[in-house]
Amino acid sequence: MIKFYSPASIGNVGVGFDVLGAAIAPIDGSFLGDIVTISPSKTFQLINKGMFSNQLPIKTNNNIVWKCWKYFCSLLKKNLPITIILEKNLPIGSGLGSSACSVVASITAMNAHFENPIKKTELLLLMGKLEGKISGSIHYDNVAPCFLGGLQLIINKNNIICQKLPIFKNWLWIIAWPGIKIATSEARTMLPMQYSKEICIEHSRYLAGFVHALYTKQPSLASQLMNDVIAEPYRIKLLPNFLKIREETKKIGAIGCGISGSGPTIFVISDNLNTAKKIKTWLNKNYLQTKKGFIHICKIDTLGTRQIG
Ligand SMILES: Nc1ncnc2c1ncn2[C@@H]1O[C@H](COP(=O)(O)OP(=O)(O)OP(=O)(O)O)[C@@H](O)[C@H]1O
Ligand SMILES: N[C@@H](CCO)C(=O)O
Repeated sequence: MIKFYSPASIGNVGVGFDVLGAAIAPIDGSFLGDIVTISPSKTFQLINKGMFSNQLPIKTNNNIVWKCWKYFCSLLKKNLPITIILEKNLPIGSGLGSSACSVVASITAMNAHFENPIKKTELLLLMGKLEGKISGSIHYDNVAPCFLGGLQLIINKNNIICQKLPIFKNWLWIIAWPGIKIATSEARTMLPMQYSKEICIEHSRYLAGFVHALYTKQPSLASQLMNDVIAEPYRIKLLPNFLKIREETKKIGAIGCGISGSGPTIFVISDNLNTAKKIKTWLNKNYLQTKKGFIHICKIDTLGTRQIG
C-alpha cells in the first residue's frame, strides 16, 4: 500500500494569470489537499472518501482519478487491477486547485506503485494535459505548485514547464472559501478574447515588477504590484462583496488580497500572525456564505506532493 498527499494551491497569485501558482499549507499542520492510497487487488476499484467526496461525479468514469488510471492501463497495455482510495478533502470548483490535486496525487501514486514507468520530466506535462481536459484549457498554475511545492512561475517553453521563485517566508496567506462553487471552465469563458495594448503593458509591468521585487527582497514593492488586470475585473461579480472585503481587510492590516484561481476562494496576505488572526475572524463573519465554508491561515507549502504512507 502507498499513500500520497497533494496540497491545495493558489492559481494566478493575484498578478500572474495562468503563469503564477503557489502551493499552500495551513500553519496548524493540518492537511489541506487530496490523499490517494493505492493497493494491489483482484479487480479495479475506486473508493471515494473525505469531506467533499459527495461533490464528486456519481459515475466512476467521470472521476478524473479514473481517467488517470485509464491512462496507466493504456501506457502499460493491460487492465491494471488496483484499489484506489481518494480522500477528497478539497471542495470542487473552489479556486484551490481541487481537480489538479486529485490528478497530481493519483498520477504520482500510480507512477510509484507501477515502479515509475513515466519519467519525472514527463510527469508534469501529463498532469497538465489531464487537468486541461477538465478545466477547458491547459494551465499549469495549479498542477505545477501542487506537484513541486513553492511559488512556481510557468514557463512552458521547450519542455521547461516551470521555475521556482523565491517568496517572503514571513508572509501568511489567509484563504477563505465561502462555501459556494464556481466552475473554472465558466470563469474562463467570462474573460475577453483580446486585451488592449495598455492592459498588456500594465500586466507586464506588474508581473515583471513583482518577480523583480521577490528577487531583490522588497516585500512592500511586491505587495503593491499584486494587481490583476486580466481576470479580476471580469470575475469580481462572481464573488460576494469582493471590493469591500479588500478594503476592510486592508484596514485591519492586510498587505494584499486577491482571487485564488478562478474563485470563489480569496486570499489575503499578512506579514504578522496577530493581524492574520484578526483577518480570519473578520472573514469568518463577513465572507462565508454557508456552514461548509472555511478559512485557514497558511504558509507556502515548499514540499509539494509527498508520500505519507
Ligand atoms: N477527483 C476530482 N476532483 C475534482 N473534480 C473532479 C474530480 N473528478 C472529476 N471532477 C470534475 O472536474 C470538474 C472540476 O471543475 P473545476 O475545474 O471547476 O474545479 P476545480 O479543479 O475544483 O477548480 P479550482 O481549480 O478552481 O479549484 C468538475 O466538473 C468535477 O465534477
Ligand atoms: N489560472 C486559472 C486557475 C484556475 O484555478 C484561471 O484563473 O482560470
